[in-house]
Amino acid sequence: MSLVADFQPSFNPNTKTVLDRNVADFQPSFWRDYFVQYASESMELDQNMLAQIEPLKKYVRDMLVLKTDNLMTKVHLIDSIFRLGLSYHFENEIEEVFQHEIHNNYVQNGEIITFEEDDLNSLAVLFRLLRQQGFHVSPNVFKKFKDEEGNFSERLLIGNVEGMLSLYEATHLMVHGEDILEEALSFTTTHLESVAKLSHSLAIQVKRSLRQTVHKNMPRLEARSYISIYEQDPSHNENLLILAKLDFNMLQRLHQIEFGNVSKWWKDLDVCNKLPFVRDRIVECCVWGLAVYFEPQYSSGRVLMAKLIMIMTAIDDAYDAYGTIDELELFTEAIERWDISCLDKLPDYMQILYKIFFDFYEGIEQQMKNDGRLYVLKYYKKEFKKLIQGYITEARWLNKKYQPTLEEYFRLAIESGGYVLMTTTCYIGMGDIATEDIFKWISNEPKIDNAAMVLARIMDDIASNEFEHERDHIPSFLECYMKQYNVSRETALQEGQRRIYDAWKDINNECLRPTEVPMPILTRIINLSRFMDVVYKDKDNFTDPKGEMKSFIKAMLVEPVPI
Ligand SMILES: CC(C)=CCC/C(C)=C/CC/C(C)=C/COP(=O)(O)OP(=O)(O)O
Repeated sequence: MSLVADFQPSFNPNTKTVLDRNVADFQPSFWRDYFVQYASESMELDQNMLAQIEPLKKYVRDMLVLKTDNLMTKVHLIDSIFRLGLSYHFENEIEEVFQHEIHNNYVQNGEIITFEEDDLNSLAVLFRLLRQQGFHVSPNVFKKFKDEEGNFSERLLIGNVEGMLSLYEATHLMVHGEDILEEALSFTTTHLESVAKLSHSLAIQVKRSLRQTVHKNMPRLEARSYISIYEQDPSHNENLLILAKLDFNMLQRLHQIEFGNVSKWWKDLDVCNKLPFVRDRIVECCVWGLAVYFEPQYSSGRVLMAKLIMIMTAIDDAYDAYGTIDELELFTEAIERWDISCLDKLPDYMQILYKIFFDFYEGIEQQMKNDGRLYVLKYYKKEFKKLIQGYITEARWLNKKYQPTLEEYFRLAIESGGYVLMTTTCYIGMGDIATEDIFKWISNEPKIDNAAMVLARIMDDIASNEFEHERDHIPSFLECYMKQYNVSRETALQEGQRRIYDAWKDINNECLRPTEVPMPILTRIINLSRFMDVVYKDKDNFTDPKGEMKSFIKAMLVEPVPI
């Protein structure tokens, strides 16, 4: 069903008629106004829950600071704290343990030492946590699990599913040139795939990991699924488990209200009726924001991100499909001028879009005035203009049926992907921790953001390639690669997957100490890539409202964890 049939705006007589337009047949929203019910509720965290949570937090903090002879127990405790989504409560204590206990005891000149027992599970968890905390430890420690021929030893590993699983998880923190981790990934994948066909509880965990690794998972989804795994572990700590459940539900309540407020903003704008060519994905945009930061202190950042992504999506749909080239040139000019008086020169439907874009900007401006951070505005404007320049170049290419080279395609993809705009906005939502130096840094397109962009671009191109073939669209990565190297689609796909894999290595590398900027700043970029890994792995689950995204939203936003 085409959505355009319902749309009857008044057009300038010299523009194309509705029937001439290149439209995408997007499905309606699955969630419609579901979250609006939460819009009027108080944003205050539930006092009753907070009162239950505080003593449990103290209990966990005491465990963390307690000096122990069995440091490995603490390593596993910290792993559980991370996976249960609780580490944001204990950042200082965890850093302290890493610096003064774990690193001092286990690492010398970058090598993991004093690890006498061949406990692969513990070793791999330790390695993953050290890497995740930014310590550049060598993976050579895994050599002891190889045989005389230099291959991973089937004799030592096959029966040790837990160890193989932890090793598999650890390999996802690899950086370039780590052959031993490449071999470990290949070995563990092969053997775990056989285990996944079985039905015991560890096999279920294996299946889950093969589908979604810890490192690349969205933090809220990881917490939700690990709470169930942890609960079934007979050695679990009951207080830690209760804390995780209460904390998850308390934050879920806050997230529901934010989703409600953003959904209400969208409903009041009435875009679905006024601009039916736009993908109505406001709830999915909220998930994107939630993926970037879930902690309570970033509540306004999440709202900002969700609205920005919805605005980017709406404008993308105009440039990719609905707008005629002349209208798009006008819109581009209006964005360049950044002036509400440009409205009169735009066709009616673009006036609606421009007004939404402009009101959103004015909201940021007002907030930044209040916060004394007006300097962020020039970065925001610059990146928004760059995005629109990227969109119009794509539209011109499409209009002229221009076939870009792979290099031209990537140069443009960095602009039209809007990653610097997304990260800039995400830092606006972080408050004072994002100083002007951070905005300068991100506007210079650091390697980590470029890697995240390449990853997102290729994943999106692969995921949405078939859908985009149903209408005119500029050539994607796959088409550019096939044409430039005269290769099959299969070869281009493999190359795309290789580049995504390499982009993760770049991202991991940029998070090793000493980092260019503080870790909370880098975490947002990793989280954007995690969103891509979860949502775009097999297909575009952002655009498809009934795919896996539906179950992610249910798990994170609809169903509380049973206490
Ligand atoms: C590439 C990517 C996921 C960028 C993230 C930046 C971002 C949040 C953009 C919002 C609009 C959006 C979902 C574009 C992808 O749409 P599409 O699938 O129609 O892709 P296209 O129009 O760029 O080809």
